[in-house]
Amino acid sequence: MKWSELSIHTKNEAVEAISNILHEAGASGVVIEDSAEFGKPREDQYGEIYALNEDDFPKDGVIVKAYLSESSFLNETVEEIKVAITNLTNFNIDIGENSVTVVEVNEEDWATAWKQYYHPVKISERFTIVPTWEDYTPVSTDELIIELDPGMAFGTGTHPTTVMCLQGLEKIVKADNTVVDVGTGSGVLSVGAALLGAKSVHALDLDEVAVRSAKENVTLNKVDDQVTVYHGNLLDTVKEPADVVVANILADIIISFTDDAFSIVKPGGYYITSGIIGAKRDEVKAALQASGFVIEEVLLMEDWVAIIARRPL
Ligand SMILES: C[S@@+](CC[C@H](N)C(=O)[O-])C[C@H]1O[C@@H](n2cnc3c(N)ncnc32)[C@H](O)[C@@H]1O
Repeated sequence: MKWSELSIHTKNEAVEAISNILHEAGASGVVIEDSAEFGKPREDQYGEIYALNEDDFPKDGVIVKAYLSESSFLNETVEEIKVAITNLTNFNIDIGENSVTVVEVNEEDWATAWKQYYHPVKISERFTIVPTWEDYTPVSTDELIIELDPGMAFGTGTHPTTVMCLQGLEKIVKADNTVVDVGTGSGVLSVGAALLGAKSVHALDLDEVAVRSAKENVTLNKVDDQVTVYHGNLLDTVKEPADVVVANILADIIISFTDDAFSIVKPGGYYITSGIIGAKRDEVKAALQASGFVIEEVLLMEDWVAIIARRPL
């Protein structure tokens, strides 16, 4: 899978706010290169590797780098990030020259450097996402913990589109349900559905890296008996009717297969779609309705939309 490295040249005082913006935009990690850091003595008791070459540091200010999966919502996300950073000036934050560049990188180039920035996060009434390398003690007996190592697949669980899907699943999935997760990425939604009691979950993705990552996360969460992960294009390989179908993919892709989704969802069952930017909401709603779905609820988070639709009985 290809990744895009987003580099923002800014000032020290804007680093925290920009890092937040990048995390909220779904970046798997943020790396900070501060000109003031060059030449400082380093503590390396944990075996960290530091760049020693002056060329690896900006000449002035700070460069904040983030890594975004190219199969996610790259163009929309980069535009949103640029707007959010420019808006920081409304709060009198000096964002410096604010140049933003995007380059394609390979998986190996950034490996797991981002892991130190990814911590347990409660994302709904019941779900908490816990990175595998963190210790976490549940705060209530009702809490459902999704342990996750997304590796290179999309789905740290914290992107607004993922959060809304998990909230939708939490409302809908009943014990003994059959669920299909189209574009499973790290497998986060399938693991969530299984923890809610779904009897059988079909997790599929077009990307082999995602299939591998989802399999690992399914095993990590001990839901192998419920979840089957496989390589597949949209609903082409799914033949069994499902109580719930969930698809967190781009709006245009969702629009392209609403008829297939309708034929897979059982009468009275649900279709949760996400990955929809605000401007595409009505187009997706219209496509769902044209296929026969009834819109039950529209969820909003930042500029993202998720739609919960139902196939009438
Ligand atoms: C935005 S990610 C969602 C990941 C995860 N379900 C989540 O909610 O965090 C979209 C996923 O859809 C996959 N995908 C894109 N086109 C697809 C297709 N035609 N068939 C199956 N999966 C696809 C991508 O590889 C990616 O893993």
